Amino acid sequence: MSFTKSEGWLDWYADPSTPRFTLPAGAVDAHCHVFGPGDEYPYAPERKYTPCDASRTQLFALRDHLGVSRNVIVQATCHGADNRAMVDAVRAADGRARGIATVRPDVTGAQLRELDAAGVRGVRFNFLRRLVDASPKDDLAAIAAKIAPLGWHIVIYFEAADLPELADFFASLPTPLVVDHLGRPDVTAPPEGPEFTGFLRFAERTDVWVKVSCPERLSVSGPPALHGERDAYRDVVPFARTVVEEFPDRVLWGTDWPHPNLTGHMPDDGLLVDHIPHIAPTAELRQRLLVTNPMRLYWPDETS
Ligand SMILES: O=C(O)/C=C(\C=C(/O)C(=O)O)C(=O)O
Repeated sequence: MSFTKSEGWLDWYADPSTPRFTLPAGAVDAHCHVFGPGDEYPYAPERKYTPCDASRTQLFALRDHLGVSRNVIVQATCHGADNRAMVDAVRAADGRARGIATVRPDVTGAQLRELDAAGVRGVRFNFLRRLVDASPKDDLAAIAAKIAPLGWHIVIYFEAADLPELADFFASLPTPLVVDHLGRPDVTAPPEGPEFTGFLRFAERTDVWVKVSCPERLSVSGPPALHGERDAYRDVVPFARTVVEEFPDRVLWGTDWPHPNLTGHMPDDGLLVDHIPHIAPTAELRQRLLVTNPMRLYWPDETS
C-alpha cells in the first residue's frame, strides 16, 4: 500500500549538524516517533495527516549521531492505535528504548501485558483537535483504570488554552502524568502572565512531569538562520528554563524527531541539542533533565 505525504509536509532534516554541546553519558531522548515505513506499517485510516516515512533505523542513526543513549518512542497519531511500528522499534533497541502506546477502551489485560513486556511504559492522551477526534472522557478514564495496575503513566498533549477545562479531568487520573512540549504555552504572552503561571501551578503536583521539548513548535521569533544559528528559539527559553529550575526532578527532554506537522522550517536536530544549555544552565540541571529523571521514570530497575 502506498501513501502520499500531506501537502506541504516537511521531511525531517537529513543532515543534522554535530552538536557543539556534548550530551552527558546515558542521555535519553524522551520524546521521538517512528513513522512506518508505510508499506510495512500502514498509516491509520483515521489519521489527520500522512507523514513521510521515518524508520527505526533512521531514528537510531540520529540517536548515535547526537550522542543520545536511549529513546522513549511515542506512538504518533498517524498510526492510531496500531502500535506495531513503535513496539517493533522498542524491541529492536535491545533495552535502549521504551514506548508510549495509544490504546482504545476495549484493550484487554493480555494486550497491555504484551505491550509492557515489549517495553511500553505508558499511554498517550492527545487533546489537539488538529490531530485527533475527541475521545469521551469516560473512555479515557477506562483506559487509565486499566493501565494503572501496570505502573504505567499517561502522556498528555494539550493546547495551553485548554488546560483550565481539562485540569479537573487530569486530577482524576490515577497515574503520573507527563506533559508534552511544555504544555504548548503561547510564548508571545509573558511567562508571568495568567496562562503560564496557571500551568506552573498545575505542574506543582508531584506526579506531574514536563517535557521541555519542541522549542521549534512554540517559537514565534521566526525560523533560525538556515541552521547556522546556535542559539535559536530564544523566545521559548524563559518558559522552558522556568520549568527546569522550578521542577528539576520532574523534567524531561526530547527531540520530537521526525518532527511531524511542522511548516515553514524543519529544525536541525543538532541545534536542538545545542539549545539544551540555554534552558538547563548548569551541568547538574542537565544531568537530571537528560539522565537521572528519564532513567527514574523509564528504567527504574537500572537506577541505583
Ligand atoms: O510530534 C509531536 O509530539 C507533535 C505533533 C504530532 C503528534 O504528537 C502526533 O501526531 O502524534 C504535532 O504537534 O503535530
